[in-house]
Amino acid sequence: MCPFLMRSMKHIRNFSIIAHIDHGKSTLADRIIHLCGGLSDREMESQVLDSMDLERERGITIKAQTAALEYKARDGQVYQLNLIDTPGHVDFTYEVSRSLAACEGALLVVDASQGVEAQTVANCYTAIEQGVEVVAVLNKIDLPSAEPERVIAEIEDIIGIDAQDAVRASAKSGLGVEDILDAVISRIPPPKGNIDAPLKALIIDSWFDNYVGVVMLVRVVDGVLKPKDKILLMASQTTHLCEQVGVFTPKTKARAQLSAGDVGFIIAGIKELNSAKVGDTVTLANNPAAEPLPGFKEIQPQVFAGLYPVESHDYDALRDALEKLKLNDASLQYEPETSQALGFGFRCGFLGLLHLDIVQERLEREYDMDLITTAPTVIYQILMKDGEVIEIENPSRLPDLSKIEEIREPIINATILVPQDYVGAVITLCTEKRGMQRNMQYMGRQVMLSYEMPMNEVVMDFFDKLKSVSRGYASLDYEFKEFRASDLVKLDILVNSEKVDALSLIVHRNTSQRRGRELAAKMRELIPRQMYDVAVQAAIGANILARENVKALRKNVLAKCYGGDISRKRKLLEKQKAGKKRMKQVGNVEIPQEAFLAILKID
Ligand SMILES: Nc1nc2c(ncn2[C@@H]2O[C@H](COP(=O)(O)OP(=O)(O)OP(=O)(O)O)[C@@H](O)[C@H]2O)c(=O)[nH]1
Repeated sequence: MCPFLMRSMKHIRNFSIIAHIDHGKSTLADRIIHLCGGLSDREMESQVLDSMDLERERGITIKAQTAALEYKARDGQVYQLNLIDTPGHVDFTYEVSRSLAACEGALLVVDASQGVEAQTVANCYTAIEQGVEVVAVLNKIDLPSAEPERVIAEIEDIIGIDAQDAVRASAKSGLGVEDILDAVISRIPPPKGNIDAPLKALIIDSWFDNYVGVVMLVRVVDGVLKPKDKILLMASQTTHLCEQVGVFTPKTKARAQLSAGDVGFIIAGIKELNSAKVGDTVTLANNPAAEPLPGFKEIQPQVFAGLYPVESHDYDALRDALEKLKLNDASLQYEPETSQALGFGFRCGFLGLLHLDIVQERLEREYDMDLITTAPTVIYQILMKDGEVIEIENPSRLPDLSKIEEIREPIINATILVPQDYVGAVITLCTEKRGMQRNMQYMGRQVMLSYEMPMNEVVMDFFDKLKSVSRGYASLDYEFKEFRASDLVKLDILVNSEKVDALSLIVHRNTSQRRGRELAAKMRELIPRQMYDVAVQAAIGANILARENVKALRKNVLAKCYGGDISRKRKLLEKQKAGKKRMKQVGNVEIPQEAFLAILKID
């Protein structure tokens, strides 16, 4: 065994940063990279780890990335610190567990002015489950509102880990960042692994690069990998020639080899993201490992929506754009779908509402698509009278009721952390959303509520409402529990007596009357007046629940512009044209994008 490599493994630390959204994870990652000289001042853009434009704008981290850094510790020794970035939003919790599988330790960053929130708890539990050493960091200690003592007590009460030696820091000013790195070195163990054993490397992320093809981010567990080695991907059973290995600093830097304990990238001329799946094990073709590493379970989309081009001739362009997005986003699913109302489009599956938003925005921005998006929905399980069980992700596909034995909806376990003052309002909201309380625990200033809730109520607008009834203080984490039978009905919307399939919804019978009435009223507001009267009806089967009229337009838009102010006229016409972009002609009625999402706008 090579003594140099043995020694170097002792000097490696693989760690992630986990936090609730906005507690300062990216800012701290930047600080650490800066301190270790990964980038010069000039190269140091704000938040280098959030590489996508969109991420920077929204300030959230979507794709896990990594940086291999060199750090001279106070003991004078040089360590290699591999920082693996993780996303903080509830939609991407799963990616957190993937990143943690590559680490021996995690920094749990908690905003010292806010305290413990739902994803602090969820991410910390994920880390503990994976056997990762957790080092608590109290961030934003520079803020006058920071209350480190209270937050330490919260970490101990709510999460149940020892936080007396939590590092106090400010990612913004840089205060305490060296203390954090010293804690990484002294408290997180170096990787274990056998450099002489056959190669075993876990793919923790993979993405498609236009120039080099698929890039695999791996954690090498055993053995050594060099360029020109022939690699075998154990799950897909494909072999490839390793062209290049290296690390991100966060710039790409080629290396002569990757060995046990390292986190780095492999490029092997792979063209299909599908053959380099996250969770697969990379080994050597001529000296393969006996068994693959335990992988990850494949992630299933939870939220579905139809995406349709406004102009039907853009269908092919939309398919190409989805194909390209999918190259870098394995969790995005789509399949062609036709709607009587909207024509040809795609049914897409997402991890959650934020994921949907991001995909939609990227399609519009990066691929210049004009889209109509239907209201998000969940998967329903249908038990047919003949005993067959089918799953539908589009309410309009619900089979004939006379053939259905029961409809089952997905139920989630929701954990909400909220300051005491807002508990009442949050409980009222959860009850309204058909939640069943399972637990309620007072923990210092905060209350932890556990609810079982139908997921379709949560995908509607729960998150926004939760934030508004708690003035932004409540935080939410949830996971799928089971499918459960419920008294559900399909609510249809008819426009001029024609059922518009893209507007159908599945709702609980108890709320169906009210929702039908409110939805029809909302549609009346949203559908612009046309040349003739438009009737909007809400119905369950043949039973009409509500009817609203959009009165015919009498005036023309230019009528207001008396006189000859041509620029004003042009402005009005342009405004009208822009408004038109996101309209879909359904029969002889023009329906705007907002009307397809009207269900999200009613109380
Ligand atoms: N005052 C102060 N502000 C900070 C500190 N660290 C981060 N912030 C600010 O807090 C906000 C959120 O920081 P981010 O680093 O983007 O948070 P994050 O946890 O990475 O958020 P996501 O990437 O969305 O998960 C930003 O406006 C930062 O400037 C700090 O130590 N002190």
